[in-house]
Amino acid sequence: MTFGIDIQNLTVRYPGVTAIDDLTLKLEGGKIYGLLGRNGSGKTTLLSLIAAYRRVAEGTILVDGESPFENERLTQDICLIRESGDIVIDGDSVKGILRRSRRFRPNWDDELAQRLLDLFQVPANRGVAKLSRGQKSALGITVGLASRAPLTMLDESYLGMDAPSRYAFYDVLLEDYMENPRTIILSTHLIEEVARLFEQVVIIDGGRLVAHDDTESLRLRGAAVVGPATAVDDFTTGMTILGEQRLGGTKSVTVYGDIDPDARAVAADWGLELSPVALQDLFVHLTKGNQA
Ligand SMILES: Nc1ncnc2c1ncn2[C@@H]1O[C@H](COP(=O)(O)OP(=O)(O)OP(=O)(O)O)[C@@H](O)[C@H]1O
Repeated sequence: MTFGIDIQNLTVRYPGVTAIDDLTLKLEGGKIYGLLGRNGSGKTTLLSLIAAYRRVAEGTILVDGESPFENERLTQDICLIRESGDIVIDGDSVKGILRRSRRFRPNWDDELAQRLLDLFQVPANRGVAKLSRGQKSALGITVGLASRAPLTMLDESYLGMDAPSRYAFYDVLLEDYMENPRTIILSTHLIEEVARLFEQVVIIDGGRLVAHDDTESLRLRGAAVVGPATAVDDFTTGMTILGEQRLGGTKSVTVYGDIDPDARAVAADWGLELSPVALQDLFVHLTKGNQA
């Protein structure tokens, strides 16, 4: 079971700031989405509303065709993990959290939960207050994955984890998603590290939608042009340049914009190599207009 999401004209205002600004976005079920945005762009606000933590005031959010707010059928199947503190009640132990999750989550998988705790070396008998920051994050991830919720959202929830643990998490997530397809939204600032997981990417900035596309199509919106410096300079004249690097007589210039087949043929003629742009470079370009 997977849930699609249909958001229409969503606006969220806090005193002095519009956190989400007339956002319309449709996400098909059964995909892994990357939700990208700069600090304060509205990611957490958006995910909290989808998870029905609060009522929508302007616009609509439908999950699996229904409003999730105070909707018991949906809320048990929507899992949002923010900071690991989210799932913690004072005095909880790791075991207590797992017990509560098992009771509340219809698709809970004990075996996966135990496997993840072992993998991340989270001591099951310890009080949560005594866990390290990384272990708390790993516990959040464990609950997020073992819930097997048809809509699973992880909001920067793996930030405290070290690199080997994060990479182990990415592998388990992918493997478990293949076996148990569901809708997964990952919000992250570690773009390049997680990009291989994303089937589609949603970029928001200042509460507005900037891009929503397949990851590969998005990366093809630009190109890295590599070759002899003078040929690269000639080829990229007049293009929007995102960055450049030079090593001896060879130059690499990252450009934004469609490169049509004729231009690609010219590049090949001139001995230039074209490759897709790093997602992070595109993200920086697409969101820099809102720079403070
Ligand atoms: N409870 C609140 N009261 C007032 N303003 C808020 C509140 N929560 C969020 N905001 C503001 O709304 C905007 C969006 O915040 P949000 O936390 O959704 O951004 P974010 O994209 O998750 O940021 P980050 O990447 O830094 O976690 C910010 O300007 C923030 O200061």
